[in-house]
Amino acid sequence: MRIPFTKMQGAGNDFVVLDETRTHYGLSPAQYRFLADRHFGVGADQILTVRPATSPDMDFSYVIHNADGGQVEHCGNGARCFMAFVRRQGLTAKDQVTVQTMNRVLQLQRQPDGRVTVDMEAPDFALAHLPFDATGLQAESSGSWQKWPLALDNQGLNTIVKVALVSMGNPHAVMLMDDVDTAPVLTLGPLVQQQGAFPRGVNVGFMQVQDRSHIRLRVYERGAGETLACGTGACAAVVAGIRLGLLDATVDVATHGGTLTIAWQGGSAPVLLTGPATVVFDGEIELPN
Ligand SMILES: N[C@@H](CCC[C@H](N)C(=O)O)C(=O)O
Repeated sequence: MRIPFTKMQGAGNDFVVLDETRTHYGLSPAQYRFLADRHFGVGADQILTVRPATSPDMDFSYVIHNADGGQVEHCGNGARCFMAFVRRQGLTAKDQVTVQTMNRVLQLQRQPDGRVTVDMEAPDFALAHLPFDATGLQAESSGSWQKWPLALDNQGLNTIVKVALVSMGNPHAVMLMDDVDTAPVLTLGPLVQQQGAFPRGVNVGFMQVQDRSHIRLRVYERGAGETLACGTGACAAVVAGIRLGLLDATVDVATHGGTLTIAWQGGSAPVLLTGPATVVFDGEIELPN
């Protein structure tokens, strides 16, 4: 099967975007993995699929697959690219679009400067929703929140890390670092991700607080490894920093791929994510069966 696609990126988090509003390709996990493969396919951290709305109050449905072929709940940088894609393809002329994800309803707003703001809904702190199994673990209170000590078996060495937990519709564990440049993202990231307390895995954020409105962030993503930026990861890190008493309500997040702006007024207020969304190229590719 030969399919058209668009390659996009948002702050360096890159995507293959598929239009299934008219044709449903019915791709298998192996075919999603092929599209994401940087040597044999197109190359991407995630595959985003635009599908028709499933109810009259939505404009579209939004389906996300990680590079490993697994379907996931949410992708913040992807949501901005989704907005830029549906306008560019002529699927809508609206500046504000409502999309249904696996577990959330997102409002996407195009800004006059071309950036996109995503209303990500409120963060969810229920451990069962992450999900996180706290059996046998004792939380430490810090600010208005808790940090969870996790024991990691690191090549026979028992390492303890402290993580703040938040769901943005997908699961995040956030650690504080003095310097993200030297943070052990590639060693600790997979260890935290595979920790038994996270039965469905987790995205692992490494946050350096510069001042009350600026952080630096690296994220080891579930199903994709370290990416140049993670939108939901940026939201989770800022929410964690605010709850820990370290950050103000609007924060610029510097990632290896660019800057994202996150705003959250606390409580049940939605988290707003603003950043770029860029088309790289269009193409067609023959998929293996
Ligand atoms: N890059 C994304 C997050 C994609 C999903 C994530 N890897 C997961 O498995 O939850 C973003 O910008 O939010």
